[in-house]
Amino acid sequence: MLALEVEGLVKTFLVKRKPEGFKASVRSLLRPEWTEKTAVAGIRLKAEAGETLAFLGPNGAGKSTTIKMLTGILHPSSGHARVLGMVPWKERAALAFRIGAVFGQKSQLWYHLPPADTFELLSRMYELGRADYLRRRDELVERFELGPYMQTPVRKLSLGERMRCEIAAAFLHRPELLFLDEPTIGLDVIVKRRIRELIAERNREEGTTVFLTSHDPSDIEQLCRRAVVIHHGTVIFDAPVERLKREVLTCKTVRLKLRDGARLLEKLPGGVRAAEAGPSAWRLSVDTTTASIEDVLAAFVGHCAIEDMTIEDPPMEDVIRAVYEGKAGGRPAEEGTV
Ligand SMILES: Nc1ncnc2c1ncn2[C@@H]1O[C@H](COP(=O)(O)OP(=O)(O)OP(=O)(O)O)[C@@H](O)[C@H]1O
Repeated sequence: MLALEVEGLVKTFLVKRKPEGFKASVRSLLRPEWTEKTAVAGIRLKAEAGETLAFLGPNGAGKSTTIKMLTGILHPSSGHARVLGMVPWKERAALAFRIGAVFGQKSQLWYHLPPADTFELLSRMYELGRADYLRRRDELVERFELGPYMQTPVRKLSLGERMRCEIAAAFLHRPELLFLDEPTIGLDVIVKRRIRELIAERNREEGTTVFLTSHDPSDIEQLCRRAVVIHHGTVIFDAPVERLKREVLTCKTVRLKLRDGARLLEKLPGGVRAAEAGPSAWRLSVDTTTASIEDVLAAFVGHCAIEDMTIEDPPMEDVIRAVYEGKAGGRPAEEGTV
């Protein structure tokens, strides 16, 4: 069954042109000039129920605008979309009962209320039966470990605590499809991992379709099976995440802080390049197709004492640039998607 079916979706905005110079600015106050800005330029996409899909693109590529159209918040300028068989901008209220949305930059919880109260309100909005609601709430509180926070006003929760509550709240009415727009933004590594695990668990156990945008390659690697990359409002890559990993996410940055570190390593393992090499800190670029993180550690351990180490993925912008430059051979948009 298809959860999503999108064909030729376009969204243009009218934007006021800002002229230069004082006189021109005053004139534009009286007679503003408008230009058309294309945010989404004909997206074509299909997703099966139960898929975990990463929807990627550089800043301004049109991801959020697409999500807003698919959740019925925005009307498209042209094109078609069906979400769970419904046209989102025409059947927004009915669709709201069957989808969930989490926006990392915007809280869905009432800021001054404790999550327990928001959960209550949501249960009424989604018209959940009392016994069913209580069972579901308790299950989510247990799985998301929300017990200690349920009675604390949201404004007093840390970002990580709040995000766990946000995501649990989005699952309250058992949505068939969950849109997640940057759900791990600003969180530390441990909280990010926990959040990914919880979303993956709901996908596994309840078959929830996941549609995720993120600038964090680890979100995609650990949570999604399929990656769709858009650029300038159109799909330029659509393939399993495995392929993205094999062909694009092949470079890791390892930072090492050394305790004594007086001696410099003379020879690095093949596939490892020193981007920075100082007496107390090294930044290494590791090509994971030819070297492993263990190779890096083996080269340093016994040579100098390691005080701290971090491993980073390439920035999403680099991943997308590689896709754009044709390093990865995903299916082009015209050939279909699933
Ligand atoms: N209401 C609006 N009015 C005018 N232009 C808009 C509006 N909303 C979005 N845009 C423009 O449309 C383009 C796509 O924006 P969108 O927010 O969808 O990108 P995005 O891929 O989500 O970016 P980011 O990763 O930075 O969140 C951008 O150039 C943006 O400035």
